[in-house]
Amino acid sequence: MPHPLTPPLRPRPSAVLALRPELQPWLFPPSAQAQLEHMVALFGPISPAGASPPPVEALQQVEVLVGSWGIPVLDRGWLDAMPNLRVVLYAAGTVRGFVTDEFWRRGIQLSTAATANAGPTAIFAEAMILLALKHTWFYLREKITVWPQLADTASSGVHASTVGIIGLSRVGRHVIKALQRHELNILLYDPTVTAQEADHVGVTLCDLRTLFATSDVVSLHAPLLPQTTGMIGGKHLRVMKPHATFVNTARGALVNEAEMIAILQARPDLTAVLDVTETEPTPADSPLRRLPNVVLTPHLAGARHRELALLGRVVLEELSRYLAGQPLAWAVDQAAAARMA
Ligand SMILES: NC(=O)C1=CN([C@@H]2O[C@H](COP(=O)(O)OP(=O)(O)OC[C@H]3O[C@@H](n4cnc5c(N)ncnc54)[C@H](O)[C@@H]3O)[C@@H](O)[C@H]2O)C=CC1
Ligand SMILES: O=C(O)C(=O)CO
Repeated sequence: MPHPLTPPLRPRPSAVLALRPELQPWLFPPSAQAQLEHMVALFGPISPAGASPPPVEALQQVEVLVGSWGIPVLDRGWLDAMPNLRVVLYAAGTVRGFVTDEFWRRGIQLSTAATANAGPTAIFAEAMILLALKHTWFYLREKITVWPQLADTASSGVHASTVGIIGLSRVGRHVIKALQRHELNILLYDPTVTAQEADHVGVTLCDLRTLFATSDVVSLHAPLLPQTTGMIGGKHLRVMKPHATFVNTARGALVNEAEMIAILQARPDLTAVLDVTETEPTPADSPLRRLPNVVLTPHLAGARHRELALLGRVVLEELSRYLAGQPLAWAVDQAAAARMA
């Protein structure tokens, strides 16, 4: 699909791509690359760590920095090298890994494609949740090919089930919306959300313990912040219903992994579907790799391959706005960035 670009309204600025080289054709497929090159002069890529940066004279001209995974940390050194930098357009999600206090002090604008990245992440989470509600993970691991008389797995099924969502984040909102197409109950834990907001979204706000104790599936969508690190532990997982499933497509460090492993060992009826773990890739000697009731995927929920063009499109649309002197649609300021995943 061609990217919806408007022609530049003023002379093109210099831009630099700070991308892992292998991402470039996916983020900006050939049709989009031609448009991008029409609008900006490309130097780069800067990255990954250790690769040689563009020539100093080129960096001095840079007004627009297009980044994605692999962008360098924008510390004083990089910022001094790009004195004309006015805007960073980030073709990925979380920005906290590369913005610094010095970055904010310089008044540079920042825009992120986190909202576009939430779509693919939520599709994956929804799929994992629905499969869990049908007890698919259990049947797969037991290699059960004859439909059992279901007295033993009475909670199975999507209709009238209860799903607990942790975090009314970008991803969490998408997942809730997708699940609302089905007739099921949705509980929400999010300390930043009022009962009124929850009502508006069509979910029931509750505390974490109630959410774990009453949900058939719990899906984690909170941001990793100092205050959320290790927020899920044994005391939550222990009270899960028989045959319940815990899905984590957010961040491994939100969960106390040692406590989770202990509960999964003690409760073989539970399933954990983990797209993320504390250390990635999940270490070869991690019990998570051996536990039969753990489904591991390699951090693939977010935009990958063809889906990356969704993020590239956001960057190109933002670039058009910037060149036209319009406000960025997906700008984040320092306060918003601190609350982000
Ligand atoms: N597996 C993957 O490939 C991907 C994973 N992610 C992860 O998914 C998660 C959600 O990402 P986004 O939707 O962009 O997050 P976000 O930046 O939208 O999250 C912020 C929101 O989280 C909620 N929140 C804040 N504190 C909370 C708490 N203590 N408990 C529960 N909720 C709280 C608030 O509603 C806040 O507005 C993050 O952990 C992110 O790193 C995101 C994209 C891809
Ligand atoms: O960008 C992110 O936050 C991811 O987890 C990778 O898609």
